[in-house]
Amino acid sequence: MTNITVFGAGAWGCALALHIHKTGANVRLWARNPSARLPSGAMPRLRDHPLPADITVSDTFPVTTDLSVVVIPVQHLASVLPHLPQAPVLLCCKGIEQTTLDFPLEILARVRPDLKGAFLSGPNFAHEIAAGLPAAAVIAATQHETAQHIAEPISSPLFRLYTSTDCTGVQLGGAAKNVIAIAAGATMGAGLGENARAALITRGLAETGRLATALGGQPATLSGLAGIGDLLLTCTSPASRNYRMGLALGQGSRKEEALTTLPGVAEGVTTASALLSIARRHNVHVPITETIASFLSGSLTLAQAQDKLLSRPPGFE
Ligand SMILES: NC(=O)c1ccc[n+]([C@@H]2O[C@H](COP(=O)([O-])OP(=O)(O)OC[C@H]3O[C@@H](n4cnc5c(N)ncnc54)[C@H](O)[C@@H]3O)[C@@H](O)[C@H]2O)c1
Ligand SMILES: O=P(O)(O)OC[C@H](O)CO
Repeated sequence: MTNITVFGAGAWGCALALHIHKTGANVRLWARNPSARLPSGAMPRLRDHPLPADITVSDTFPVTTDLSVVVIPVQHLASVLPHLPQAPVLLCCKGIEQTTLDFPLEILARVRPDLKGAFLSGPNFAHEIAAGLPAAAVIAATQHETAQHIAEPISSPLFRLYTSTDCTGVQLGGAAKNVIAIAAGATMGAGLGENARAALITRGLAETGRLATALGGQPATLSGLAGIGDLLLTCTSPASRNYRMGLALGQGSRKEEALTTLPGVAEGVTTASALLSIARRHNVHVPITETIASFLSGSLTLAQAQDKLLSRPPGFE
């Protein structure tokens, strides 16, 4: 039997542990604080799916495993990686490290160059995966064999795992969709309507495509699960923490206030400024990301953010 350890017992870590357990693997769950996982109020629908008794939950790092599935928010990823055993790693967090502007696979290469890594992304709400509802995602690795090797034991007819070698495009898609979801939520919260949100999602995809090209990724990846797939899900559903964050801001809440009512992490809040820095470094124009980063930092009000986007001259599509 394959031994798989899931590191991180938040919403996504618990859902992945449940799914992987159903594939027949022997699952261990590493939790920073085993008694405090899924704090009250977090993901109520996930609470309907308790972990089976044979999933061991512990705060002790295992010495061996066949696969490490790492589900720690991006800003804390580097602090957990040094403790991983020698085994391939599947990174499942979506964002960019603020201090270094590294994507998850770059963080792994920096902190644990001895470990093979892959990255999981796609339109996946934790509570639906926990409920065993059908879904699909993509696993990206530099070597296709690595992506296939990691996908094989955790893929199932209900969680279809496609593979890719475009690590840049898949990681960028996963990071950028959270920023665009904050913008989409703010658009709806401010009462600007569904036409405006659809335009914003489309132009958000366009700026992410420009950035993907500049970073050496493939724009076609953004037509896939990690691009438009995740944008569609995250920018249209109040089940998304990033969308809900935007919704609250659009309705006039302050950032700190909105953050305290969220059930879990909204990676887009820290990703916005990091994504903007990367875009500036590569001379790529990203008006939506720039506006959201300024809005989140407090240098633009909601009305100014709206004016800034609406006053841009429409160009050739
Ligand atoms: N929830 C989803 O539906 C979903 C789906 C796909 C991807 N993701 C991604 O997965 C990642 C985790 O999201 P989540 O929903 O599980 O978040 P969450 O807020 O529910 O849980 C985060 C977990 O990380 C742990 N953690 C935080 N700081 C830590 C540290 N310094 N050391 C060790 N552990 C720490 C917390 O204790 C908690 O268990 C994010 O990058 C998110 O974008 C989430
Ligand atoms: O709740 P969010 O906004 O972090 O989104 C969760 C997943 O990334 C959706 O694919």
